[in-house]
Amino acid sequence: MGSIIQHKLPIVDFTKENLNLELHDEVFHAMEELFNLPMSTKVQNKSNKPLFGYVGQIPIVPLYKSIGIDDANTMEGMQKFEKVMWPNGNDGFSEVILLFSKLIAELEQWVVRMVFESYGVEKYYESHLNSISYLCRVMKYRNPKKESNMGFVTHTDKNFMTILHQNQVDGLEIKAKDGQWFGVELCPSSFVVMAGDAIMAWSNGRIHSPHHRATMNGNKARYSLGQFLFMKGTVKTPEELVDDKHPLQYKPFDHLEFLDFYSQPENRRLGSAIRTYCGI
Ligand SMILES: O=C(O)CCC(=O)C(=O)O
Ligand SMILES: [Fe+2]
Repeated sequence: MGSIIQHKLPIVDFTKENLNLELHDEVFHAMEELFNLPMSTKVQNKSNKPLFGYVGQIPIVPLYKSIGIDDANTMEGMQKFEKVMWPNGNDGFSEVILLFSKLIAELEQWVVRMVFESYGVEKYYESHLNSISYLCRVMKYRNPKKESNMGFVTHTDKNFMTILHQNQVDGLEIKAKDGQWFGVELCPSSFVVMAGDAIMAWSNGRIHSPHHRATMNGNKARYSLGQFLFMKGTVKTPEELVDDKHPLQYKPFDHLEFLDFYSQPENRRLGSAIRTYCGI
């Protein structure tokens, strides 16, 4: 009888005292070997559609409600959102989200930089940084009343990288590379770093973008906050990550055009939208 591996997310400690070279190895191991670790000014896209317009198109699940804020890491982004939602202002909300979003952007940048350095492609980091854009999503899951406990259907993230935070109610489940599902248990100071389809393509398939979902199992509402990192422009696998052993798996693609592709109803149920869109 085969043994069942009980999966757990690796935890990487990002407190200041721990920011050293060894952390690179831990981050790299977690991103490549495992899947992820716990640890938006409108984008100038051709259709001029805000990012939340893309990732806000989530299959209707009765337990779930969310709102997306483009560029929540900037004062302008937050002010714009505040004006639409609360014409008389809501400084408290904007201050908290701005603070969260800025901090998370910093954490996301650390992780991405470590990944670039571990692959020896840090020369591309600066241009990567210049084409980043963020969407912050505030989510609420109510507890089910005699209905399915599915909070968020199984999916992979279509962006480059996601960072998630939650209240004290767990519910996120991730499918490991071996196909087993496992629940994520988060302590209050932890965040989940989730690889998206765009980093999977960028890394030539080395970093896996895992399927995940959210289920509601208790009787308390779950609140989560997600920050989604997108690229303005083309995502291209560095030539250093392509060789005889690792032939190119994905053609360069425009990230926002990929999101447009995915937003078409006929493409939403594809096994792997990124493979269909630009896989070789
Ligand atoms: O609420 C969560 O923990 C997960 C949400 C999620 O997967 C998403 O927004 O893409
Ligand atoms: Fe997700």
